[in-house]
Amino acid sequence: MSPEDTALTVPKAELHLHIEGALEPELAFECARRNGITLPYADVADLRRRYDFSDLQSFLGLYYTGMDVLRTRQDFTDLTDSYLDRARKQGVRHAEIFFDPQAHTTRGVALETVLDGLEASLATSEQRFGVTTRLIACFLRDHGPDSAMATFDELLPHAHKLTGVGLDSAEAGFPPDAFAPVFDRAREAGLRLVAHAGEEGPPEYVWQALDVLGVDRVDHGIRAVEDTALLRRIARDQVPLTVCPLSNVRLRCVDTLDEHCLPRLVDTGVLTTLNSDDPSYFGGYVGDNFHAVRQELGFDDAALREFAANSVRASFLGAGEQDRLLREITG
Ligand code: HPA
Ligand SMILES: [Zn+2]
Repeated sequence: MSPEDTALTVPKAELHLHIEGALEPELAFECARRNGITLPYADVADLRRRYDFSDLQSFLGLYYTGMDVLRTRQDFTDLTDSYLDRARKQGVRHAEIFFDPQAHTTRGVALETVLDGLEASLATSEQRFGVTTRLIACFLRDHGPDSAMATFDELLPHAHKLTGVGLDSAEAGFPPDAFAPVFDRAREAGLRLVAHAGEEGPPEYVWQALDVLGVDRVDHGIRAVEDTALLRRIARDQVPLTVCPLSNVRLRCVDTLDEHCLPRLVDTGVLTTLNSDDPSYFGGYVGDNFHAVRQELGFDDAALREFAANSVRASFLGAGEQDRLLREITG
């Protein structure tokens, strides 16, 4: 990819990014060293070699082990700085960043440490990187609805630092509807709502995210193509999908990128965005995802600009900020 490549240069928003999934092996080893932790990997190359996943669960094992090195405020600040620097180099101008509070509080890291560390980076992100940001706290669905509710109680005093809540981690066997009470409380607190659904889980989970949780966006949502009525509904209501093509290949939700349902989503009129998910683990940041769909699926530069425009339209930015970015995209 040349530095002038539209895949990298087109201004874009990233709407599906787990900050813990932006932990590069080099920083993981650096955090381990300064926190006196021994990682169960010989070195950076050894860790990278393990990035060979058979499904979502096999990835989540490494993802939760890796993030165990994040202990201090500084670790979270460095992690966020590292993401913003790389994202900016791939054209990201606005990022709505997921974090997993329970993945840290359950191993003894205080919520305040996580939030203070993230905030220290985000507070000056616009000046340093030219990237505006929002934060979305995700509940781990495999920890169940009671744990999500207790986490929401902990988050509530910090609600002004958040734009929304989401739902992630192991999907199959953990349907969204169990989380309706905590999503209702988040809505009452003025927060926006998103949920992973239809990554590995069935179309029924996407229906539940829409009809029971009342989400503003669906994260992944690719299995909606298995249900024509669902696809029509998503297109009709212009519910944005935050699609993560390289992630879908790495977690074997699709065999190869050229078999990805992205063209079908676009042809059906779905408001589709492109995102990196866990860029350190899945072989690329968001510009790499733009590049890959052009290479493997034949989307041209005009289509890439439309994905970028969709990312702005699907963001939680206000109308004025959206218009400013949209004008930059259309030139
Ligand atoms: O791709 C994902 N799916 C579900 N949960 C996650 N948490 C980090 N990445 C993912
Ligand atoms: Zn995700």
